[in-house]
Amino acid sequence: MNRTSGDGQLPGTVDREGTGEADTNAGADAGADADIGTDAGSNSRSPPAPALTPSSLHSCSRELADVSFGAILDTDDEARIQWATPDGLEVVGRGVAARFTARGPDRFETVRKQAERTFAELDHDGPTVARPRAFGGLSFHDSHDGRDNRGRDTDTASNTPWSGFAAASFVVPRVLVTRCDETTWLTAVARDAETATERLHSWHDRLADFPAMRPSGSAPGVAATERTTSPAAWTDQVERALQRIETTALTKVVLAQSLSVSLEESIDVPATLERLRRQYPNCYRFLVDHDADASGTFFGTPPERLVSKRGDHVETEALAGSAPRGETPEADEEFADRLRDSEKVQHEHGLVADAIREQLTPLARKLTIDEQTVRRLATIQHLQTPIDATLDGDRHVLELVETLHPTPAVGGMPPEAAWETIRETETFDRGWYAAPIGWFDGDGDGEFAVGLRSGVATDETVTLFAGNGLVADSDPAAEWNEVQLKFRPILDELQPAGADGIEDITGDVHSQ
Ligand SMILES: C=C(O[C@@H]1C=C(C(=O)O)C=C[C@H]1O)C(=O)O
Repeated sequence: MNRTSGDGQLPGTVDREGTGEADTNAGADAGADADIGTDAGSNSRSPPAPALTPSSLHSCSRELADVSFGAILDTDDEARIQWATPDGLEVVGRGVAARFTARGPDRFETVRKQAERTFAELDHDGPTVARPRAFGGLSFHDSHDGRDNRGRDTDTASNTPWSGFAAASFVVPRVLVTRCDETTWLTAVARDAETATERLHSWHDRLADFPAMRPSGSAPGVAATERTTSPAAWTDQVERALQRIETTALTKVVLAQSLSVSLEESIDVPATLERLRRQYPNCYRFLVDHDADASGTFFGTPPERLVSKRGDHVETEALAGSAPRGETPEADEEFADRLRDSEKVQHEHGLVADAIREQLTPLARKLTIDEQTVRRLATIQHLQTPIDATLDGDRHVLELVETLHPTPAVGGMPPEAAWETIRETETFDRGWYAAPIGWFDGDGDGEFAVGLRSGVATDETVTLFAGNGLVADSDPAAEWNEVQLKFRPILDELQPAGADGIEDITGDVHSQ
């Protein structure tokens, strides 16, 4: 939907092995986890990048005794990523063997082309599950360039936590540890086979001293919270959006808020994610901290799959319509019934499912829309419709990501009008919130979640993001309360059990 603005049509940057020589084939290997490349793509006035010639990427794997992923993320090596799916794949990565960055509306295609060149020369010695993958994400808006969504420079904008986040940024880590089906693999990636083998052995020796388990710690405690959007401002924003719904072609728009949390102690993001795993075992978990320029670590536990692609098989879903969990099974079922029976929620949900069907139909030779269900998470429940497709030909997962992002579950309908409403209404920078986050490989397969139930962490702050879909008849107070439910997954993990929660629009405090 977001094709209108943004000055950047520029190709981005490929940097292999972290030499810092963007847009060139990197020279000699700079040693394990040396400095990470610069992001030339972030300068809108830089000339187009020169044509790239392919360079090789070598990787090798060996099986590993189980090791704490948190401990691997804890070392002071450069660049770290974590990715875990509800169906059991878990990966952590350190260092940068190759980096792909881009900006502007063409960033999906630019990254894909950079990656195709690099992966074309990939030589992997190991099982498929442990193959090198590129991990990262993209900004929600096409125009993201280190400015906030109102076009102000980040220097003058009020505290965007997204400074230094590129509009698209992916890395193939130098070292990957992959757990799947109770087997753990170590993979090393380098520009030549000899370096990859050396790296594999040295990390294998290093990891032998790592613990198999690491304490998941305790909540850092919340000292203070600050909102981007007061209840009064929210009511005003919702009413203006409803007016657009009444008087223009807009039928749905998702408005969001951010909540900046000052902590009592430093946050340990991997430990926080580990605690979140216990509460939200059927959600994704991710952590992206791969750019030295970025002002924080983006992490979260999204429930929503944007798309997964393996060969010609594609899975996605419509996830929209939210209600709290009940205190008793009966109350819980009552909330679920209200979701199922509400004409407004069904309309809101139906817009999402219809849009996904329309977007995928031209790319698919078969499309199956499964039966609608209620997806129950620890603190919230949603209407969910699983959607499967068989592709009509060979496509890269980034093509599907570009087609689907943003679904009306996080943007709205029609896409252009929703995007404009979001830009003109929200007073904070969405950055990578509600945008695609995930991985792809050399075959163009991959999986992306929607970057929800997420936040950006620095040492003693976390900025959280949450939104809700508005349609005709939406009530500002009810929408406010649903947004607050979506802050809860991470907020609950930041404060000790029993601490006071956050106020709803009526001034009531929900205990966490
Ligand atoms: C926008 C968010 O969630 C999305 C919006 C939903 C809704 O409007 O009911 C439900 C699930 C998500 O697709 C969020 O978590 O911030």
